[in-house]
Amino acid sequence: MLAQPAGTPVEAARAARGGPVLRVEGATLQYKTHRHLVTATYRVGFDVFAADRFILLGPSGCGKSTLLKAIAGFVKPVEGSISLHDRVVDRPGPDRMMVFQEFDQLLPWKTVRANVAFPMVASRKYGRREALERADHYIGLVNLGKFADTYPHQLSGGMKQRVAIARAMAMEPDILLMDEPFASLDALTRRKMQDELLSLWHQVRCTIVFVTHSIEEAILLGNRILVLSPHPGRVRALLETRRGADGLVPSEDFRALREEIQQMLFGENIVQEGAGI
Ligand SMILES: Nc1ncnc2c1ncn2[C@@H]1O[C@H](COP(=O)(O)OP(=O)(O)OP(=O)(O)O)[C@@H](O)[C@H]1O
Repeated sequence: MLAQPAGTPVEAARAARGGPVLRVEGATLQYKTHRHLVTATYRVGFDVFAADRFILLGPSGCGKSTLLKAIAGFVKPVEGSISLHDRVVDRPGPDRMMVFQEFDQLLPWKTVRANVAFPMVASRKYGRREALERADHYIGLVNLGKFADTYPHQLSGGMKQRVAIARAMAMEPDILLMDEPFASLDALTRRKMQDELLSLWHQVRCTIVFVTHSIEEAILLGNRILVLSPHPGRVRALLETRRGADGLVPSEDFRALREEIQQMLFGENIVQEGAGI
């Protein structure tokens, strides 16, 4: 079997090692405008464990970004709850760092080193000297050592995303929230960044929640994939990827899992339109 539903022995073993880092329980998330009430997700629940690369996957508008914003503490559930290490999330905090899709998330007037050090100093998690040392370490991990003294406008899109990732990881947050960080990159750079993220994760073993609407990206990066239904997002399935000794999903398994998820998300359309996969 390629994908394992929640509640498997793997899950049980993980739970036995300790409780979840993040628990989302029956979370309904809404936006109220003066004219409309938009339900982004409906009673969504899942657990994220230490060192998970947990993927939120679903079609556009199913509430993936809203879920991430709620975990970050920017949106409060109208029903259900979100807790980090058993503490209810009710505001943003340095224990949750976010990386966005946009290239303009860096401070343009600061160098790469100063950008990476900034949250460590601003949050008072580290003194200035230690923050700069840590910044250099993480800049090295994302292979930008030679660019520590340059400014964001001197970097390519992929390099800016690497800086944003280094900045978030350097804070050693309980959880790293990534909202389609590679979606604005060209296909080749995106593929390279996915490999780099995996290799970074093997060095750092941080806990990641990663939003994408790309099935391939989800399988490539995630060890667990939460598939959400179209708007409003509900949990359709929680799948686990099985990896070989090289850390990759074998190509046969990859294809089969991709089909399984495609059926889950678009099965009815495929039958109606007679379209191939
Ligand atoms: N600030 C907002 N005010 C009102 N409605 C919003 C707001 N932000 C998002 N929505 C709505 O909430 C729903 C979920 O949006 P969200 O951005 O979370 O989806 P998504 O799955 O991340 O989509 P995409 O993949 O296109 O980014 C959509 O119907 C969207 O229009």
